[in-house]
Parts: sequence; C-alpha cells; structure tokens
Amino acid sequence: MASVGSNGKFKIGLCQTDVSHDKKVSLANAKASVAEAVAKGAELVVLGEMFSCPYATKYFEQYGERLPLPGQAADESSPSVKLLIDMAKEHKVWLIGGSLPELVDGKVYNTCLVLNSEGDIVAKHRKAHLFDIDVAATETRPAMKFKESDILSPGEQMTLVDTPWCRIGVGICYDVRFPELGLAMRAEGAKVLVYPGAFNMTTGPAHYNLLTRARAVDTQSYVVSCSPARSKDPNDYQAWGHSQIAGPWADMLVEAEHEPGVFVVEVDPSECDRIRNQVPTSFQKRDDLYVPYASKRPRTEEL
Ligand SMILES: O=C(O)CCC(=O)C(=O)O
Repeated sequence: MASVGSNGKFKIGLCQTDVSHDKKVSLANAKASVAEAVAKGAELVVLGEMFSCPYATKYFEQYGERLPLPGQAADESSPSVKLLIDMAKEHKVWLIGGSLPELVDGKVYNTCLVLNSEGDIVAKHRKAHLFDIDVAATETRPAMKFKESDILSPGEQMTLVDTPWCRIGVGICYDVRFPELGLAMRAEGAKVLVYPGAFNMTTGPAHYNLLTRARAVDTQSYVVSCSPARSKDPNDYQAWGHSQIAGPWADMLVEAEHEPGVFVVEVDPSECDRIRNQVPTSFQKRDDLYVPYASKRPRTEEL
C-alpha cells in the first residue's frame, strides 16, 4: 500500500519512569521525562504501561480515570489526560501516552491515548489481549500469576494512527505476544509498532527482548516497547524495565536497564521499505496453506 506520512526520519523518545502510589508523583515523573526527551530532540514520545497507577488489579479502579474519545474534549477531573494534553501542546510533540486504567460505564480498560502535537487525542487503544498467566516457579525463575480479566475488559479494536512520518500501530504489553495483531497492523501499512508494556521478573528476562525483535522480524517494522522503571519497594509489582526499540532488520537500537531513564533514537520509515523489498516475505505468503487454520484453537487433547 502507499505509505502514509512523509516516510522521513524522526526521533522517538522512550520515557522509562518511576511509578509511585501517589499519582501526583508519577505524573511529575512523566512530565519531567517528556521534557527531557523533547530536549534531546524527540518528536514522538512514548510512556510505559500504567505510568500513573501501580501495576496491580486492586489499584485499577482506584486510580482509574474517564478518558475522552478521539476528537472529544478531556474531562477536567482526569489529571493524567490533562497532563498528556498539556505536555503535547507545550512541547508541540506527538505522545503515545503509555496506558491508563480507563473507567467507562462500570467497566475498566487498560487504555493508551495517542495525542498529536496540538494536544488533540487522535487515537485510543484498549488492550485487546488481557494478561492472564499462571507460571510456576522453577530453579531459574520465580512464579508469576496475574489475572487482568478479574477487573479489566478487553478492547475490541486494532489501533492505527497516521502521523506526519508514517502510519503507526499501537498495542499494549501482552498484545505483543500475538504476531497476528502485528502482522495485521503491518498489512494496514504500519511501519512503527508501539507497545507500552510492563513485563515482569519472570517473563521479562526470557521474552521481552525476544518478542520485540520477533515482531520486528515478522513485520519488518520498527518495534518500540516502553516500560516503567522497576519499583524499589519489593511489595510492588516488579517491572522488568528494559524499554527498547528494534529496527526492521530486528536489530536492537536501544535497550535500557531497569532504572528510570530517557532514551531517544532516530528511526527511518523508508528503511522498512528497503528491508521489505530485499526480503519480500509479505509477497511470498502461502495463505492457501495456513489461513484456513488462522482462527483454530489447539485441539483440546493438547491442553
Ligand atoms: O506477556 C508477558 O509476559 C507480560 C505481559 C504484561 O506484563 C502485561 O500485559 O501487562
């Protein structure tokens, strides 16, 4: 498909921020990090999953806010939304606003707002695949159990945003595990896939970098994974951190450690075209072989 946007180079800033139990502190951390990213030249800035809410299902309602629809004015009672709008306007920067617990009609969603450089909300992604896992401890990894579906409802839509540079696809954390979503966004013309996330100390070391690179190699796109920093309080959810960007060749362009930090990387959407032409997998697909199976679940005897 024809490319959307200029296809020109631009700089992406990753903000790996500390999340506090005091929302005002988390928002102040986000504000300082976005300002730092802009000072370092970022034109599009990304925050982590739940950047203003400790990551635990028991907090999602308490910290939840009402989020406007794209094109709608923000409710003044939503401090995280107000901050995102103010930051986008003040710095004239595009923002992929991590995620927030969204309260709507008795439901709670894990939602990412995307704002343009005028502070307009141009897209809203609700996490489509909820993080429900139950991993047993082994000698080499701690146990990890999480059940977002106790509180959260899943989003029902794929999210694509047209920016001045290229089309961008947005997913949230566990969404990155589903290659079909990344491939669908790529089929719709995305050249950058952004996943605010908050992996953990069990799956993070094993899979975070691998998944970022895997989606990059599947889709021949830039893949941006942005996490909060690890909490110093052992009673909190321990985020893996390691915010990172892989290029369309699946090369790691930046990878943080677990401390707070701001990382700015230049990306070039036209590089996706070069890689896609050199290794033209999207034109070599054998849909006749596997599309009939695309919606099948594993046979029950294998579960
Ligand atoms: O997929 C994983 O292992 C982690 C996912 C996660 O932390 C999340 O979806 O919030």
